[in-house]
Amino acid sequence: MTHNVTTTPLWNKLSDHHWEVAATHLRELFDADPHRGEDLNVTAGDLYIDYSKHRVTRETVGLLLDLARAAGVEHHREAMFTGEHINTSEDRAVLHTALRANPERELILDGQNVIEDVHAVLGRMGEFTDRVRSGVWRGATGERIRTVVNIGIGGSDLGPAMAYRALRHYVDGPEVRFVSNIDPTDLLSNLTDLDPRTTLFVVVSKTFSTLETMTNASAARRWITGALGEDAVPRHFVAVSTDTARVTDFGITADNMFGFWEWVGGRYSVGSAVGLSVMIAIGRERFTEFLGGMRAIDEHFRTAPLESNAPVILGMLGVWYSSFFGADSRAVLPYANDLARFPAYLQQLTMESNGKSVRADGTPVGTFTGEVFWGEPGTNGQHAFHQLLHQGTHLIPVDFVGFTEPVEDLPTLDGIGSMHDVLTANLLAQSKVLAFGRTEAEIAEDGTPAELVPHKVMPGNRPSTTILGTKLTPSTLGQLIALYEHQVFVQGVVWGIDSFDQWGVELGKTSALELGPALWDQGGAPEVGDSSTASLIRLYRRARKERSCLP
Ligand SMILES: O=P(O)(O)OC[C@H]1O[C@H](O)[C@H](O)[C@@H](O)[C@@H]1O
Repeated sequence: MTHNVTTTPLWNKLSDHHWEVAATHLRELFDADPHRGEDLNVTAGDLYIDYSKHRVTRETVGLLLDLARAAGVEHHREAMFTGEHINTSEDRAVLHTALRANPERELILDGQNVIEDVHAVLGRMGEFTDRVRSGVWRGATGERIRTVVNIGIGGSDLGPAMAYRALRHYVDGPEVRFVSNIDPTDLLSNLTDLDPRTTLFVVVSKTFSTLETMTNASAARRWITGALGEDAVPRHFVAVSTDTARVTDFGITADNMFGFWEWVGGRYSVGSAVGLSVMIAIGRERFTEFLGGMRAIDEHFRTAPLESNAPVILGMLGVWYSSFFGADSRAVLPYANDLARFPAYLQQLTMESNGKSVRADGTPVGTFTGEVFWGEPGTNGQHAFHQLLHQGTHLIPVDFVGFTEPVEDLPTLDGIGSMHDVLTANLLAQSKVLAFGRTEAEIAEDGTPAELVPHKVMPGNRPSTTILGTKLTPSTLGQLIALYEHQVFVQGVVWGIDSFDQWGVELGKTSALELGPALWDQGGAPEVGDSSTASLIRLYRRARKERSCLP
Protein backbone atom coordinates (compact mmCIF):
# COMPACT_ATOMS: atom_id res chain seq x y z
CA MET A 1 0.00 0.00 0.00
CA THR A 2 1.44 3.33 -1.00
CA HIS A 3 1.69 6.38 1.15
CA ASN A 4 -1.08 8.88 0.32
CA VAL A 5 1.01 11.76 -1.01
CA THR A 6 -2.03 13.81 -1.99
CA THR A 7 -2.49 14.91 1.62
CA THR A 8 1.14 15.91 2.24
CA PRO A 9 2.75 19.36 2.42
CA LEU A 10 4.79 18.41 -0.66
CA TRP A 11 1.60 17.95 -2.67
CA ASN A 12 0.35 21.35 -1.48
CA LYS A 13 3.69 22.88 -2.40
CA LEU A 14 3.38 21.47 -5.92
CA SER A 15 -0.15 22.73 -6.08
CA ASP A 16 0.96 26.29 -5.20
CA HIS A 17 3.93 26.02 -7.53
CA HIS A 18 1.56 24.95 -10.30
CA TRP A 19 -0.21 28.35 -10.15
CA GLU A 20 3.10 30.15 -10.72
CA VAL A 21 4.02 27.95 -13.66
CA ALA A 22 0.51 28.05 -15.08
CA ALA A 23 0.80 31.84 -15.28
CA THR A 24 4.02 31.63 -17.31
CA HIS A 25 4.12 31.08 -21.07
CA LEU A 26 6.49 28.54 -22.59
CA ARG A 27 8.00 31.45 -24.52
CA GLU A 28 8.92 33.04 -21.19
CA LEU A 29 10.22 29.75 -19.82
CA PHE A 30 12.57 29.47 -22.81
CA ASP A 31 13.60 33.14 -22.54
CA ALA A 32 14.42 32.74 -18.87
CA ASP A 33 16.25 29.46 -19.39
CA PRO A 34 17.56 29.44 -22.97
CA HIS A 35 19.51 26.19 -22.55
CA ARG A 36 16.58 24.14 -21.34
CA GLY A 37 16.25 22.60 -24.80
CA GLU A 38 19.76 21.18 -24.41
CA ASP A 39 19.29 20.03 -20.83
CA LEU A 40 15.70 18.89 -20.32
CA ASN A 41 16.03 15.63 -22.13
CA VAL A 42 16.84 12.06 -21.32
CA THR A 43 18.14 9.12 -23.30
CA ALA A 44 16.81 5.62 -22.70
CA GLY A 45 18.05 2.85 -24.97
CA ASP A 46 17.79 4.20 -28.52
CA LEU A 47 15.20 6.79 -27.57
CA TYR A 48 16.09 10.45 -27.19
CA ILE A 49 13.35 12.14 -25.22
CA ASP A 50 13.03 15.92 -25.19
CA TYR A 51 10.75 17.21 -22.43
CA SER A 52 11.87 20.84 -22.55
CA LYS A 53 8.63 21.96 -24.21
CA HIS A 54 6.68 21.16 -21.06
CA ARG A 55 5.17 23.71 -18.74
CA VAL A 56 7.73 23.07 -16.07
CA THR A 57 10.78 24.80 -14.66
CA ARG A 58 13.81 22.94 -13.39
CA GLU A 59 12.32 23.44 -9.93
CA THR A 60 9.10 21.74 -11.04
CA VAL A 61 11.02 18.70 -12.24
CA GLY A 62 12.82 18.53 -8.88
CA LEU A 63 9.55 18.75 -6.97
CA LEU A 64 7.89 16.10 -9.12
CA LEU A 65 10.81 13.75 -8.52
CA ASP A 66 10.56 14.46 -4.79
CA LEU A 67 6.92 13.49 -5.03
CA ALA A 68 7.83 10.25 -6.82
CA ARG A 69 10.32 9.49 -4.04
CA ALA A 70 7.82 10.36 -1.32
CA ALA A 71 5.23 8.05 -2.90
CA GLY A 72 7.78 5.23 -2.79
CA VAL A 73 8.25 4.75 -6.53
CA GLU A 74 11.71 3.24 -6.00
CA HIS A 75 10.51 0.82 -3.35
CA HIS A 76 7.46 -0.24 -5.36
CA ARG A 77 9.52 -0.61 -8.52
CA GLU A 78 11.73 -3.13 -6.72
CA ALA A 79 8.66 -4.88 -5.35
CA MET A 80 7.35 -5.28 -8.90
CA PHE A 81 10.65 -6.57 -10.32
CA THR A 82 11.07 -9.07 -7.49
CA GLY A 83 7.59 -10.56 -7.72
CA GLU A 84 5.82 -9.16 -4.66
CA HIS A 85 2.04 -9.25 -4.93
CA ILE A 86 1.64 -5.60 -5.87
CA ASN A 87 -1.67 -6.33 -7.61
CA THR A 88 -3.34 -6.35 -4.23
CA SER A 89 -7.00 -6.60 -5.23
CA GLU A 90 -6.23 -9.84 -7.09
CA ASP A 91 -3.38 -10.85 -4.78
CA ARG A 92 -0.98 -11.37 -7.69
CA ALA A 93 2.60 -10.64 -8.64
CA VAL A 94 3.12 -8.37 -11.66
CA LEU A 95 6.00 -9.79 -13.61
CA HIS A 96 5.78 -8.83 -17.27
CA THR A 97 9.42 -7.76 -16.88
CA ALA A 98 10.30 -11.46 -16.31
CA LEU A 99 9.01 -12.19 -19.83
CA ARG A 100 12.02 -10.42 -21.27
CA ALA A 101 14.62 -11.13 -18.58
CA ASN A 102 17.95 -12.66 -19.54
CA PRO A 103 17.84 -16.48 -19.37
CA GLU A 104 20.72 -16.57 -16.90
CA ARG A 105 18.73 -14.58 -14.37
CA GLU A 106 16.75 -16.32 -11.69
CA LEU A 107 13.51 -15.25 -10.08
CA ILE A 108 11.92 -17.66 -7.67
CA LEU A 109 8.19 -17.36 -7.21
CA ASP A 110 6.43 -19.99 -5.08
CA GLY A 111 9.51 -22.20 -5.32
CA GLN A 112 9.67 -21.98 -9.12
CA ASN A 113 12.21 -20.13 -11.26
CA VAL A 114 9.82 -18.17 -13.47
CA ILE A 115 12.57 -17.06 -15.86
CA GLU A 116 13.32 -20.67 -16.66
CA ASP A 117 9.60 -21.23 -17.32
CA VAL A 118 9.51 -18.16 -19.57
CA HIS A 119 12.42 -19.38 -21.67
CA ALA A 120 10.99 -22.89 -21.91
CA VAL A 121 7.84 -21.43 -23.51
CA LEU A 122 9.87 -19.07 -25.72
CA GLY A 123 11.84 -22.10 -26.90
CA ARG A 124 8.64 -23.99 -27.80
CA MET A 125 7.25 -20.92 -29.55
CA GLY A 126 10.50 -20.64 -31.51
CA GLU A 127 10.37 -24.28 -32.63
CA PHE A 128 6.76 -23.96 -33.65
CA THR A 129 7.50 -20.71 -35.47
CA ASP A 130 10.33 -22.35 -37.41
CA ARG A 131 8.10 -25.24 -38.40
CA VAL A 132 5.30 -22.99 -39.66
CA ARG A 133 7.66 -20.66 -41.52
CA SER A 134 9.66 -23.46 -43.13
CA GLY A 135 6.58 -25.42 -44.16
CA VAL A 136 7.33 -28.42 -41.92
CA TRP A 137 4.03 -27.70 -40.16
CA ARG A 138 1.31 -28.21 -42.74
CA GLY A 139 -2.45 -28.11 -42.81
CA ALA A 140 -4.57 -31.27 -42.79
CA THR A 141 -4.40 -31.63 -46.57
CA GLY A 142 -0.61 -31.24 -46.66
CA GLU A 143 -0.60 -27.61 -47.79
CA ARG A 144 1.69 -25.00 -46.28
CA ILE A 145 0.23 -22.41 -43.92
CA ARG A 146 -0.12 -19.12 -45.77
CA THR A 147 -2.22 -17.12 -43.32
CA VAL A 148 -2.36 -17.03 -39.54
CA VAL A 149 -5.55 -15.69 -37.95
CA ASN A 150 -5.10 -14.46 -34.39
CA ILE A 151 -8.40 -14.67 -32.49
CA GLY A 152 -8.35 -12.72 -29.23
CA ILE A 153 -9.56 -9.46 -27.74
CA GLY A 154 -8.20 -6.73 -25.44
CA GLY A 155 -4.69 -7.63 -24.38
CA SER A 156 -4.89 -10.79 -26.45
CA ASP A 157 -5.35 -8.72 -29.60
CA LEU A 158 -4.13 -5.14 -29.29
CA GLY A 159 -0.48 -5.90 -28.48
CA PRO A 160 0.15 -8.40 -31.28
CA ALA A 161 -2.04 -6.47 -33.77
CA MET A 162 -0.18 -3.24 -33.04
CA ALA A 163 3.24 -4.92 -33.19
CA TYR A 164 2.47 -6.80 -36.42
CA ARG A 165 1.44 -3.56 -38.07
CA ALA A 166 4.40 -1.65 -36.62
CA LEU A 167 6.86 -4.30 -37.82
CA ARG A 168 5.28 -4.74 -41.26
CA HIS A 169 8.64 -3.98 -42.85
CA TYR A 170 10.22 -6.99 -41.12
CA VAL A 171 7.51 -9.54 -41.91
CA ASP A 172 8.94 -12.41 -43.95
CA GLY A 173 6.64 -15.18 -42.73
CA PRO A 174 2.95 -15.86 -43.31
CA GLU A 175 0.49 -12.99 -43.33
CA VAL A 176 -1.29 -12.51 -40.01
CA ARG A 177 -4.85 -11.26 -39.57
CA PHE A 178 -6.53 -10.28 -36.33
CA VAL A 179 -10.12 -11.02 -35.38
CA SER A 180 -11.40 -9.64 -32.10
CA ASN A 181 -14.93 -8.25 -32.28
CA ILE A 182 -18.09 -10.26 -31.53
CA ASP A 183 -19.55 -8.44 -34.54
CA PRO A 184 -19.61 -11.29 -37.08
CA THR A 185 -18.39 -8.95 -39.79
CA ASP A 186 -14.95 -9.04 -38.23
CA LEU A 187 -14.52 -12.77 -38.68
CA LEU A 188 -16.40 -12.94 -41.97
CA SER A 189 -14.51 -10.11 -43.63
CA ASN A 190 -11.23 -11.69 -42.62
CA LEU A 191 -12.11 -15.19 -43.79
CA THR A 192 -13.74 -14.24 -47.05
CA ASP A 193 -10.66 -14.65 -49.25
CA LEU A 194 -8.92 -17.33 -47.19
CA ASP A 195 -8.54 -21.01 -47.94
CA PRO A 196 -9.17 -23.29 -44.94
CA ARG A 197 -6.42 -25.61 -46.19
CA THR A 198 -3.75 -22.93 -45.74
CA THR A 199 -5.10 -21.13 -42.66
CA LEU A 200 -3.89 -21.54 -39.08
CA PHE A 201 -5.87 -20.09 -36.16
CA VAL A 202 -4.09 -18.96 -33.03
CA VAL A 203 -6.74 -18.65 -30.33
CA VAL A 204 -5.41 -16.30 -27.66
CA SER A 205 -7.12 -15.84 -24.33
CA LYS A 206 -5.59 -15.68 -20.89
CA THR A 207 -8.75 -17.06 -19.32
CA PHE A 208 -9.96 -19.00 -22.37
CA SER A 209 -13.47 -17.98 -21.40
CA THR A 210 -13.87 -14.54 -22.97
CA LEU A 211 -17.19 -14.53 -24.82
CA GLU A 212 -15.97 -12.77 -27.97
CA THR A 213 -12.93 -15.00 -28.38
CA MET A 214 -14.70 -18.26 -27.66
CA THR A 215 -17.57 -17.36 -30.00
CA ASN A 216 -15.22 -16.39 -32.83
CA ALA A 217 -13.06 -19.47 -32.20
CA SER A 218 -16.06 -21.83 -32.43
CA ALA A 219 -17.23 -20.15 -35.63
CA ALA A 220 -13.71 -20.55 -37.05
CA ARG A 221 -13.73 -24.18 -35.94
CA ARG A 222 -16.98 -24.74 -37.86
CA TRP A 223 -15.39 -23.08 -40.90
CA ILE A 224 -12.46 -25.50 -40.75
CA THR A 225 -14.41 -28.66 -39.94
CA GLY A 226 -17.07 -27.80 -42.55
CA ALA A 227 -14.37 -27.76 -45.22
CA LEU A 228 -11.84 -30.28 -43.96
CA GLY A 229 -13.59 -32.45 -41.33
CA GLU A 230 -13.16 -32.84 -37.56
CA ASP A 231 -9.72 -34.43 -37.82
CA ALA A 232 -8.33 -31.23 -39.29
CA VAL A 233 -8.66 -29.29 -36.02
CA PRO A 234 -5.23 -30.15 -34.55
CA ARG A 235 -3.47 -28.99 -37.75
CA HIS A 236 -5.36 -25.69 -37.91
CA PHE A 237 -5.73 -24.57 -34.30
CA VAL A 238 -3.25 -23.70 -31.60
CA ALA A 239 -3.98 -21.91 -28.36
CA VAL A 240 -2.28 -19.38 -26.12
CA SER A 241 -3.67 -19.37 -22.59
CA THR A 242 -3.08 -19.86 -18.89
CA ASP A 243 -5.92 -22.39 -18.65
CA THR A 244 -4.97 -25.85 -19.95
CA ALA A 245 -8.27 -27.48 -18.96
CA ARG A 246 -10.38 -25.03 -20.95
CA VAL A 247 -8.05 -25.29 -23.96
CA THR A 248 -8.28 -29.06 -24.05
CA ASP A 249 -12.07 -28.89 -23.58
CA PHE A 250 -12.18 -26.79 -26.72
CA GLY A 251 -10.42 -29.60 -28.57
CA ILE A 252 -6.89 -28.22 -28.73
CA THR A 253 -4.34 -30.60 -27.22
CA ALA A 254 -1.78 -29.46 -24.64
CA ASP A 255 0.94 -30.03 -27.30
CA ASN A 256 -0.61 -27.29 -29.36
CA MET A 257 -0.91 -24.89 -26.47
CA PHE A 258 1.53 -22.18 -25.41
CA GLY A 259 1.17 -21.15 -21.81
CA PHE A 260 1.70 -18.06 -19.77
CA TRP A 261 0.99 -17.16 -16.19
CA GLU A 262 -1.49 -15.30 -14.06
CA TRP A 263 1.23 -12.78 -13.16
CA VAL A 264 1.12 -11.47 -16.75
CA GLY A 265 -1.68 -8.93 -17.12
CA GLY A 266 -3.46 -9.09 -20.49
CA ARG A 267 -2.41 -5.55 -21.44
CA TYR A 268 1.20 -6.35 -20.50
CA SER A 269 1.32 -9.66 -22.35
CA VAL A 270 2.67 -8.96 -25.85
CA GLY A 271 6.11 -10.27 -24.83
CA SER A 272 4.61 -13.60 -23.70
CA ALA A 273 3.18 -16.37 -25.88
CA VAL A 274 0.45 -13.83 -26.70
CA GLY A 275 3.00 -12.51 -29.21
CA LEU A 276 3.14 -15.89 -31.01
CA SER A 277 1.57 -14.63 -34.24
CA VAL A 278 4.09 -11.76 -34.33
CA MET A 279 6.91 -14.25 -33.86
CA ILE A 280 5.56 -16.36 -36.72
CA ALA A 281 5.47 -13.26 -38.93
CA ILE A 282 8.92 -11.83 -38.17
CA GLY A 283 10.81 -14.92 -37.01
CA ARG A 284 12.23 -15.87 -33.66
CA GLU A 285 15.45 -13.80 -33.96
CA ARG A 286 13.57 -10.56 -34.50
CA PHE A 287 11.12 -11.43 -31.74
CA THR A 288 14.15 -11.86 -29.48
CA GLU A 289 15.29 -8.36 -30.50
CA PHE A 290 11.80 -7.09 -29.64
CA LEU A 291 12.10 -8.58 -26.14
CA GLY A 292 15.64 -7.19 -25.90
CA GLY A 293 14.29 -3.70 -26.54
CA MET A 294 11.84 -4.06 -23.67
CA ARG A 295 14.61 -5.41 -21.45
CA ALA A 296 16.84 -2.39 -22.20
CA ILE A 297 14.15 -0.06 -20.87
CA ASP A 298 13.40 -2.36 -17.91
CA GLU A 299 17.05 -2.07 -16.91
CA HIS A 300 17.05 1.67 -17.46
CA PHE A 301 13.90 2.03 -15.36
CA ARG A 302 15.25 -0.16 -12.58
CA THR A 303 18.70 1.40 -12.34
CA ALA A 304 18.77 4.98 -13.69
CA PRO A 305 18.64 7.74 -11.07
CA LEU A 306 15.21 9.37 -11.03
CA GLU A 307 16.70 12.57 -12.57
CA SER A 308 17.58 10.69 -15.76
CA ASN A 309 14.91 8.00 -15.62
CA ALA A 310 12.69 8.35 -18.68
CA PRO A 311 9.59 6.47 -17.48
CA VAL A 312 9.75 8.29 -14.13
CA ILE A 313 10.06 11.75 -15.70
CA LEU A 314 7.35 11.14 -18.32
CA GLY A 315 5.05 9.47 -15.79
CA MET A 316 5.44 12.40 -13.40
CA LEU A 317 4.72 14.88 -16.21
CA GLY A 318 1.49 12.95 -16.76
CA VAL A 319 0.71 13.36 -13.04
CA TRP A 320 1.57 17.08 -13.30
CA TYR A 321 -1.00 17.76 -16.00
CA SER A 322 -3.65 15.35 -14.79
CA SER A 323 -3.57 16.06 -11.05
CA PHE A 324 -2.46 19.71 -10.96
CA PHE A 325 -3.61 21.25 -14.27
CA GLY A 326 -6.74 19.08 -14.42
CA ALA A 327 -5.93 18.02 -18.01
CA ASP A 328 -8.07 15.10 -19.13
CA SER A 329 -6.19 13.65 -22.02
CA ARG A 330 -2.88 13.04 -23.70
CA ALA A 331 -2.52 12.78 -27.46
CA VAL A 332 0.03 10.33 -28.81
CA LEU A 333 0.99 11.26 -32.34
CA PRO A 334 3.36 8.84 -34.04
CA TYR A 335 5.12 10.30 -37.06
CA ALA A 336 5.47 6.77 -38.42
CA ASN A 337 2.54 5.34 -40.30
CA ASP A 338 3.43 1.83 -39.21
CA LEU A 339 2.64 2.88 -35.62
CA ALA A 340 -0.99 3.49 -36.61
CA ARG A 341 -2.31 1.13 -33.91
CA PHE A 342 0.05 2.37 -31.20
CA PRO A 343 -2.44 4.87 -29.72
CA ALA A 344 -5.15 2.18 -29.57
CA TYR A 345 -2.72 -0.17 -27.88
CA LEU A 346 -1.81 2.54 -25.37
CA GLN A 347 -5.47 3.14 -24.64
CA GLN A 348 -5.83 -0.28 -23.07
CA LEU A 349 -2.41 -0.17 -21.44
CA THR A 350 -2.90 3.17 -19.77
CA MET A 351 -6.66 3.55 -19.33
CA GLU A 352 -7.42 0.03 -18.12
CA SER A 353 -4.47 0.36 -15.76
CA ASN A 354 -5.03 3.80 -14.30
CA GLY A 355 -8.74 4.46 -14.86
CA LYS A 356 -9.51 3.98 -11.17
CA SER A 357 -11.21 6.16 -8.57
CA VAL A 358 -10.35 4.26 -5.43
CA ARG A 359 -6.96 3.75 -3.92
CA ALA A 360 -5.54 0.26 -3.51
CA ASP A 361 -7.00 0.13 0.03
CA GLY A 362 -10.50 0.92 -1.28
CA THR A 363 -10.63 4.55 -0.10
CA PRO A 364 -11.49 7.25 -2.65
CA VAL A 365 -8.61 8.92 -4.48
CA GLY A 366 -8.04 12.57 -3.60
CA THR A 367 -6.99 13.73 -7.06
CA PHE A 368 -7.72 13.27 -10.74
CA THR A 369 -6.19 10.01 -11.95
CA GLY A 370 -5.70 8.47 -15.38
CA GLU A 371 -5.36 10.19 -18.71
CA VAL A 372 -7.50 9.65 -21.79
CA PHE A 373 -5.03 8.47 -24.41
CA TRP A 374 -5.84 9.02 -28.03
CA GLY A 375 -4.16 9.81 -31.30
CA GLU A 376 -3.53 9.09 -34.95
CA PRO A 377 -0.39 9.07 -37.02
CA GLY A 378 1.02 12.37 -38.21
CA THR A 379 0.64 13.93 -40.67
CA ASN A 380 -2.96 12.66 -41.00
CA GLY A 381 -3.95 14.12 -37.65
CA GLN A 382 -2.75 17.55 -38.73
CA HIS A 383 -5.51 17.66 -41.32
CA ALA A 384 -8.11 16.53 -38.84
CA PHE A 385 -7.90 17.35 -35.12
CA HIS A 386 -4.75 19.45 -34.72
CA GLN A 387 -6.92 22.56 -35.05
CA LEU A 388 -8.26 21.83 -31.57
CA LEU A 389 -4.77 21.11 -30.26
CA HIS A 390 -3.53 24.48 -31.54
CA GLN A 391 -6.45 26.83 -30.92
CA GLY A 392 -9.02 24.95 -28.83
CA THR A 393 -9.79 25.59 -25.18
CA HIS A 394 -8.56 22.25 -23.80
CA LEU A 395 -5.09 21.66 -22.49
CA ILE A 396 -3.91 18.50 -24.21
CA PRO A 397 -0.29 17.49 -23.71
CA VAL A 398 1.12 15.67 -26.72
CA ASP A 399 3.64 12.87 -27.12
CA PHE A 400 5.29 13.10 -30.53
CA VAL A 401 7.00 9.89 -31.62
CA GLY A 402 9.35 9.92 -34.59
CA PHE A 403 12.50 8.33 -35.94
CA THR A 404 15.75 9.77 -37.28
CA GLU A 405 16.03 7.00 -39.88
CA PRO A 406 13.16 5.74 -42.03
CA VAL A 407 12.36 2.09 -42.64
CA GLU A 408 11.55 3.08 -46.22
CA ASP A 409 11.85 6.35 -48.08
CA LEU A 410 11.00 8.06 -51.37
CA PRO A 411 12.03 11.36 -52.97
CA THR A 412 9.72 14.35 -52.71
CA LEU A 413 7.98 16.08 -55.63
CA ASP A 414 10.83 18.49 -56.22
CA GLY A 415 13.46 15.86 -55.49
CA ILE A 416 14.97 17.96 -52.71
CA GLY A 417 14.94 16.01 -49.50
CA SER A 418 12.92 12.88 -48.97
CA MET A 419 9.41 12.11 -47.83
CA HIS A 420 10.78 11.03 -44.46
CA ASP A 421 12.56 14.39 -44.14
CA VAL A 422 9.28 16.17 -44.74
CA LEU A 423 7.48 13.90 -42.29
CA THR A 424 10.04 14.75 -39.61
CA ALA A 425 9.93 18.47 -40.47
CA ASN A 426 6.19 18.29 -39.82
CA LEU A 427 6.71 16.67 -36.42
CA LEU A 428 9.18 19.36 -35.36
CA ALA A 429 7.01 22.15 -36.76
CA GLN A 430 3.97 20.91 -34.85
CA SER A 431 5.76 20.76 -31.51
CA LYS A 432 7.29 24.20 -32.15
CA VAL A 433 4.02 25.87 -33.07
CA LEU A 434 2.18 24.21 -30.19
CA ALA A 435 4.78 25.52 -27.75
CA PHE A 436 5.46 29.00 -29.06
CA GLY A 437 2.46 29.86 -31.22
CA ARG A 438 2.22 33.15 -33.08
CA THR A 439 1.34 36.41 -31.38
CA GLU A 440 -1.10 39.10 -32.43
CA ALA A 441 1.78 41.46 -33.20
CA GLU A 442 3.56 38.89 -35.38
CA ILE A 443 0.37 38.27 -37.33
CA ALA A 444 -0.47 41.97 -37.75
CA GLU A 445 3.05 42.56 -39.14
CA ASP A 446 2.17 40.39 -42.15
CA GLY A 447 -0.52 42.89 -43.09
CA THR A 448 -3.33 40.58 -41.99
CA PRO A 449 -6.65 42.53 -41.87
CA ALA A 450 -7.40 43.53 -38.26
CA GLU A 451 -10.67 41.56 -38.11
CA LEU A 452 -8.82 38.34 -38.99
CA VAL A 453 -6.03 38.75 -36.47
CA PRO A 454 -7.86 37.14 -33.52
CA HIS A 455 -8.70 34.13 -35.66
CA LYS A 456 -5.11 33.67 -36.66
CA VAL A 457 -3.52 34.07 -33.24
CA MET A 458 -1.81 30.84 -32.22
CA PRO A 459 -1.78 30.91 -28.45
CA GLY A 460 1.04 28.39 -28.03
CA ASN A 461 1.95 27.31 -24.49
CA ARG A 462 0.78 23.82 -25.36
CA PRO A 463 3.15 21.23 -23.97
CA SER A 464 4.66 18.26 -25.71
CA THR A 465 7.27 15.53 -25.38
CA THR A 466 9.27 14.55 -28.43
CA ILE A 467 10.47 10.96 -28.50
CA LEU A 468 12.97 10.41 -31.30
CA GLY A 469 14.01 6.83 -31.89
CA THR A 470 16.80 5.82 -34.23
CA LYS A 471 14.61 3.68 -36.50
CA LEU A 472 11.42 1.70 -36.10
CA THR A 473 12.82 -1.79 -35.47
CA PRO A 474 11.67 -4.71 -33.31
CA SER A 475 14.01 -3.42 -30.60
CA THR A 476 12.86 0.21 -30.64
CA LEU A 477 9.23 -0.91 -30.67
CA GLY A 478 9.94 -3.00 -27.57
CA GLN A 479 11.59 0.04 -26.00
CA LEU A 480 8.56 2.24 -26.69
CA ILE A 481 6.21 -0.33 -25.17
CA ALA A 482 8.24 -0.67 -21.97
CA LEU A 483 8.64 3.12 -21.77
CA TYR A 484 4.86 3.49 -21.54
CA GLU A 485 4.33 0.43 -19.33
CA HIS A 486 6.62 1.90 -16.70
CA GLN A 487 5.10 5.37 -16.93
CA VAL A 488 1.77 3.79 -16.10
CA PHE A 489 3.39 2.11 -13.11
CA VAL A 490 4.95 5.33 -11.80
CA GLN A 491 1.64 7.16 -12.03
CA GLY A 492 -0.24 4.33 -10.34
CA VAL A 493 2.16 4.42 -7.40
CA VAL A 494 1.84 8.19 -6.99
CA TRP A 495 -1.95 8.00 -7.18
CA GLY A 496 -1.94 5.02 -4.81
CA ILE A 497 -4.11 2.88 -7.08
CA ASP A 498 -3.86 -0.73 -8.21
CA SER A 499 -2.81 -0.37 -11.85
CA PHE A 500 -3.07 -4.08 -12.51
CA ASP A 501 -6.70 -5.00 -11.94
CA GLN A 502 -9.68 -4.11 -14.17
CA TRP A 503 -12.87 -4.67 -12.17
CA GLY A 504 -14.62 -1.93 -14.12
CA VAL A 505 -14.99 -4.06 -17.24
CA GLU A 506 -16.71 -6.93 -15.46
CA LEU A 507 -20.21 -5.49 -14.97
CA GLY A 508 -20.54 -4.67 -18.67
CA LYS A 509 -19.76 -8.29 -19.53
CA THR A 510 -22.27 -9.85 -17.12
CA SER A 511 -24.85 -7.24 -18.04
CA ALA A 512 -24.59 -8.17 -21.75
CA LEU A 513 -25.13 -11.81 -20.85
CA GLU A 514 -28.22 -10.91 -18.79
CA LEU A 515 -29.68 -8.67 -21.50
CA GLY A 516 -29.09 -11.13 -24.35
CA PRO A 517 -32.23 -13.25 -23.86
CA ALA A 518 -34.40 -10.11 -23.84
CA LEU A 519 -33.24 -9.39 -27.40
CA TRP A 520 -34.17 -12.73 -28.88
CA ASP A 521 -37.15 -13.61 -26.67
CA GLN A 522 -40.22 -12.55 -28.64
CA GLY A 523 -42.49 -12.51 -25.56
CA GLY A 524 -43.93 -9.52 -23.70
CA ALA A 525 -42.26 -6.30 -22.59
CA PRO A 526 -38.70 -6.93 -21.49
CA GLU A 527 -38.12 -6.57 -17.77
CA VAL A 528 -34.84 -4.72 -17.84
CA GLY A 529 -35.44 -2.16 -15.15
CA ASP A 530 -35.26 1.10 -17.09
CA SER A 531 -37.42 2.62 -19.82
CA SER A 532 -34.57 3.65 -22.10
CA THR A 533 -33.07 0.17 -22.44
CA ALA A 534 -36.57 -1.36 -22.69
CA SER A 535 -37.51 0.94 -25.61
CA LEU A 536 -34.30 0.18 -27.43
CA ILE A 537 -34.89 -3.54 -26.98
CA ARG A 538 -38.46 -3.24 -28.33
CA LEU A 539 -37.13 -1.46 -31.41
CA TYR A 540 -34.47 -4.11 -31.93
CA ARG A 541 -36.98 -6.92 -31.49
CA ARG A 542 -39.37 -5.42 -34.05
CA ALA A 543 -36.56 -5.20 -36.59
CA ARG A 544 -35.41 -8.69 -35.69
CA LYS A 545 -38.90 -10.10 -36.29
CA GLU A 546 -38.93 -8.61 -39.79
CA ARG A 547 -35.62 -10.22 -40.71
CA SER A 548 -36.03 -13.55 -42.37
CA CYS A 549 -32.48 -14.83 -42.30
CA LEU A 550 -32.23 -15.53 -38.58
CA PRO A 551 -32.11 -19.00 -37.06
O1 LIG B 1 -7.15 -12.84 -22.67
P1 LIG B 1 -8.56 -12.88 -22.19
O2 LIG B 1 -8.71 -13.66 -20.92
O3 LIG B 1 -9.47 -13.40 -23.26
O4 LIG B 1 -8.99 -11.42 -21.85
C1 LIG B 1 -9.08 -10.43 -22.83
C2 LIG B 1 -9.38 -9.08 -22.23
O5 LIG B 1 -10.65 -9.10 -21.63
C3 LIG B 1 -10.92 -8.52 -20.40
O6 LIG B 1 -12.22 -8.04 -20.40
C4 LIG B 1 -9.99 -7.49 -19.85
O7 LIG B 1 -10.58 -6.25 -19.67
C5 LIG B 1 -8.73 -7.33 -20.63
O8 LIG B 1 -7.74 -6.88 -19.75
C6 LIG B 1 -8.30 -8.60 -21.29
O9 LIG B 1 -7.10 -8.37 -21.99
